[in-house]
Amino acid sequence: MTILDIRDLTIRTAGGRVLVDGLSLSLAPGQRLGLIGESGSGKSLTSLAVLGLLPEGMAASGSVELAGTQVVGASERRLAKVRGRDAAIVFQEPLTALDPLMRAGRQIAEPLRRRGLSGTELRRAVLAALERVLLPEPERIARAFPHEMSGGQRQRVALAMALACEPKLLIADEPTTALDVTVQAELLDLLDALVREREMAVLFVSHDLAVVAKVADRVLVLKDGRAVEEGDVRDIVTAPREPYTRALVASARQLESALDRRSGR
Ligand SMILES: Nc1ncnc2c1ncn2[C@@H]1O[C@H](COP(=O)(O)OP(=O)(O)OP(=O)(O)O)[C@@H](O)[C@H]1O
Repeated sequence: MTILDIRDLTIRTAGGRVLVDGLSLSLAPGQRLGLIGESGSGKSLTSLAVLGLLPEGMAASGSVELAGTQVVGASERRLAKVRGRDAAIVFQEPLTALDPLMRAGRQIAEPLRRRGLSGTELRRAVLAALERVLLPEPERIARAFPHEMSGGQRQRVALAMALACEPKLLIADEPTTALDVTVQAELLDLLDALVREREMAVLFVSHDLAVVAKVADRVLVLKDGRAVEEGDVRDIVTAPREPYTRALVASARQLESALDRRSGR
């Protein structure tokens, strides 16, 4: 069974410039795929295309099948059914997903309400969602506005929102890049535990191989909108075949050894 099956996905601007070129990938329940590549390689556009969220004027062709629904060319009505239930997304900047003028609790309640929860049941489900992402004082956080929380807390709230409807696929687009290193490590551990518990499939987008290696089992390397290499995360890290992947691995190693040297001082 596959949750996500992308065949020959091509994304073009209105002017005809090809930004993602003939990409294919698939994900089964519980599988975690890291999508890696430098800035501008097409990672974010690919993840947005999975939910039919491409920016105005951009067109996708090929096939994106999400839990049996063809996303390419689907109507907004159809896409609304798929979003949240079949796949949910967490962005690099939690404020992209959070409404600055709405308390956290109400934002988490929104997708749950659409699923038919109300009253006490809804309130309980909101607090449970906040507890699940290990936020201390869930009642206080539920009443807080986004600006009253730290970056790490905001990202946990965004994660709680994404997981509220128990999606089959979680798309995480650089979810920890904006956080400091300690908070980043905590969030990656949390993500790991939550998706493991639910056998959720994960598409993890990052430019950082070290981060991807913590979360993903497989890696697909994108360069200029094309897949240049795909494989088991260990194989890619220990024996990259393509020159571009070798360069990514080498720069990750350089960073690691530089940090080791610093901590050894
Ligand atoms: N709204 C847009 N209009 C025009 N071009 C865009 C738009 N969004 C992205 N692009 C272009 O599409 C290409 C791929 O962008 P994308 O955001 O998918 O890259 P990325 O690999 O996710 O990079 P980053 O890590 O910087 O987010 C880039 O050349 C980018 O300039």
